[in-house]
Amino acid sequence: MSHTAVSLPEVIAVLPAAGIGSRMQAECPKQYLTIGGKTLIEHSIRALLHSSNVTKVIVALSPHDTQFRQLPVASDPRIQLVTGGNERAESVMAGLEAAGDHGWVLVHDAARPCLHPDDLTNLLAISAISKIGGILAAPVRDTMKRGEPGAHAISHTVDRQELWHALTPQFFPLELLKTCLRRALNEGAVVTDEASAMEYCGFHPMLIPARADNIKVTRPEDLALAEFYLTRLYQEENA
Ligand SMILES: Nc1ccn([C@@H]2O[C@H](COP(=O)(O)OP(=O)(O)OP(=O)(O)O)[C@@H](O)[C@H]2O)c(=O)n1
Ligand SMILES: C[C@](O)(CO)[C@H](O)COP(=O)(O)O
Repeated sequence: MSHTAVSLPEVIAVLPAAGIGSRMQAECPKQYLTIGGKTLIEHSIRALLHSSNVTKVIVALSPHDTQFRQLPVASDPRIQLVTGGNERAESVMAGLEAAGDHGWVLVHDAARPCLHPDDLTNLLAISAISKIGGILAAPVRDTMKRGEPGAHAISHTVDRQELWHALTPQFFPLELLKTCLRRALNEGAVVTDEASAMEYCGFHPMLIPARADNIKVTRPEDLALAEFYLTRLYQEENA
């Protein structure tokens, strides 16, 4: 998407960071693992605040979190803290409830440190053309198989033509997202990302094609990959 002539809005961001990272099997919640001397959460916050359009980041922390307040970024006046919930969607809801009166909100996982500034710019630009919002997403590359329930065998090949990986940030009008997420949570819908809540309420958010290197650090092997991508990103910025 070309955004040369589009003026980007001032926005706030919510950063869900209250998870325990069970799949990472680390000694601490994965957002506090370090790459290049900085925690993943610091890299993720930096990626957002790198854009002058992002004026505030509301960080949802576990009630048991002892680490965030010890980080240098905790004293940045653009950071606001809230207590997250048992599920990611509840943590996001806590952030949205604390957000006050704003037009649009970005929601970005603390565990996605490799967000490229061009992708963020492309996403922010949709506020000029959409009233619903959208998400960064990467087209599925591999041949996709549906397994037989309960068996390690293929049921059939799934058409990958219109299949996408949902990434973050996801970007929506604040009040609309709040309404949809609240309804989805109240009605027990499965909401693994913000777009699911919007879909639950009948909306069709935009898919903004984005870089596949915006990975979510989820399993142990992802950390080395994130280190590689982050190093490349910082080299690009300093070139
Ligand atoms: N109750 C929760 C659960 C998750 N998250 C956040 O949501 C993001 C994406 O979730 P995921 O990768 O699933 O993180 P975890 O829940 O920590 O990981 P796992 O599922 O392996 O335990 C992470 O930044 C995580 O901290 C959150 O704010 N509140
Ligand atoms: C929001 C998300 O990062 C989109 O890919 C993801 O859905 C959250 O984590 P999970 O791995 O689905 O639990």
